[in-house]
Amino acid sequence: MEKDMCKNDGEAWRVLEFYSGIGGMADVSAQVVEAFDINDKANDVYELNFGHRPYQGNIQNLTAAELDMYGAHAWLLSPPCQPYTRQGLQKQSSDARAFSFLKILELIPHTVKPPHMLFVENVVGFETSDTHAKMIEILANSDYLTQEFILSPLQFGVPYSRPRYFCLVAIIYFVCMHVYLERFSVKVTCIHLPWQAKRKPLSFRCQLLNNQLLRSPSPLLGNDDMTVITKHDQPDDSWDKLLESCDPVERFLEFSNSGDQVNTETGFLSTGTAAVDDFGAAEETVEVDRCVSIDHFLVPLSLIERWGSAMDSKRCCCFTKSYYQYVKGTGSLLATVQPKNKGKASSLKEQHLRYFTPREVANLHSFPGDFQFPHHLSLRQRYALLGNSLSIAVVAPLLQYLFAQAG
Ligand SMILES: C[S@@+](CC[C@H](N)C(=O)[O-])C[C@H]1O[C@@H](n2cnc3c(N)ncnc32)[C@H](O)[C@@H]1O
Repeated sequence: MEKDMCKNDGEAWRVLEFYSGIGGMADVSAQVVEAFDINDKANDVYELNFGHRPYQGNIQNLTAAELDMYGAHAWLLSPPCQPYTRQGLQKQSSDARAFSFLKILELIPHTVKPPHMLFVENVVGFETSDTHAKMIEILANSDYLTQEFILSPLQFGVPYSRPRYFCLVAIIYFVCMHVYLERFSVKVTCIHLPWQAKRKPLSFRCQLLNNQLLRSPSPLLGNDDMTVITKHDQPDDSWDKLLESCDPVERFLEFSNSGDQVNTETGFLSTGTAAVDDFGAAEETVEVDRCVSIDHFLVPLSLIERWGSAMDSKRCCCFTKSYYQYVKGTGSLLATVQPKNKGKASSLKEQHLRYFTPREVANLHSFPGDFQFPHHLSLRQRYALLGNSLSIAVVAPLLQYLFAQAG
């Protein structure tokens, strides 16, 4: 599991990856000492790519003593987002899917070796939830500082609209207790700090941003100038303008031959935002590893006839975990041929709309080229796992910024 490592007094940062999914956060410059996920399909993907099968169980059942055993410096957490999505019931902390996250945070004061750093990812909307309020309260009571961000891959040159909430957390003082414990083989049974332990201050590089929510990546790019940060701290609706400075979408496609020409001006169609409706019953018969032709990803004409009115031209793409399973509101389609007629229904047919392939969605998530799915996973399962995952283009600089605090 060991990757190119950040150094902490000559050692790699030891991290625990909670809600590990397909490992969007595993590709960090640190040593992932354990990953946790309840989903066996996600764990199959993780194992294939990282050579280690995550602990498969409910995070809610972990204890402080078990977490102490890992001696981790950082906890990475991307808990379920359904309690906070606009489409969901917005039950927030009273949604059962939020319980494990709050439970794990509540364990922190009961650990002997609390993490020096935490990293939390969720959907936009989490920042106004009562789960967020509880998280901030728990962290403040345990002497942690936070810096919060809402960032999209569009701000990192990727033509992909996926704004997400991120919270970087650093403990104000950490205690180099592991040295003490290991040297004297002390059994970890009490939560009090031994007075011999050395206290070391931690702080973010740009302390003016402490306890703030930013929409600018400037601090991650080494720019601590508050006037620049404030200038680029833009509201969400101006993010579309960033597309002009993004890489062209062709860079992310695996099928882009001459018969499959992409119209970059109006190349994407959002599948709309209305209520979803099932359409994809035929898919499970397709063997994914035989999907070597683009034809497997073409949108059937019957669907265009039925749902064409719900499709809008978009200049950047997005995907949800229901992509390919439902037609409306689940993600973008690619127009592979320039339309000749202006009439909407006929031009949609002429455009030879197709789905982005799982590899292409992974590319837009900035997953490495050697990332793979096990053969037995269906297309739907691949899209669902990708839809739950993260943009590495956004997460990697955030983690680098976090790890740089205590180096
Ligand atoms: C938003 S996804 C995180 C995806 C991951 N970061 C990635 O890159 O793929 C949430 C993940 O948490 C897992 N999960 C949800 N509740 C859990 C629980 N109580 N215990 C363990 N895993 C859980 C789900 O199976 C899912 O893979």
